[in-house]
Amino acid sequence: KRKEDYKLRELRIFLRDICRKLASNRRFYKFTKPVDLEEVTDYLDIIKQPMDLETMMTKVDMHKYNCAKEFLDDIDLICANALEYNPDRTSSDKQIRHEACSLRDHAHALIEVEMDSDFEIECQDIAKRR
Ligand SMILES: COC(=O)N1C[C@@H]2C[C@@H]3O[C@]2(Cc2nccnc23)C1
Repeated sequence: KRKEDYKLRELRIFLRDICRKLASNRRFYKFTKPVDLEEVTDYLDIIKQPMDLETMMTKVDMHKYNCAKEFLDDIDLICANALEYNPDRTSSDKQIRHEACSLRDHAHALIEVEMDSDFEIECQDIAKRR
């Protein structure tokens, strides 16, 4: 085990906790599981890269994230997808857009507060090398 492997294990433990907190917030319920493609039959015609919090938790376990920025890129993808698929002036579209923006801002704020900035810089250097 190299020194940087211990750093990445610490990152995984941190990201699982962030993911758990987001997924347990009832405001973000719509983003906890993949959109049901049998119910929403045109989803993949519009959204080319679906993402959700359960998939992100699996990606943590699969060592897919080498720094918090890569994790936040997937959070931003969840948000962008919701804004793109739900663009209308209807109250339901407005509500899911508001929830998506809230998820994005909450995730960034949570990581900002809980993450040591030097640790993220070290992780981003590891990410560049891989
Ligand atoms: C992240 O979630 C979403 O972007 N959506 C869009 C879909 C449209 C609407 O709400 C969603 C699920 C759904 N299922 C059945 C019928 N209509 C809907 C959730």
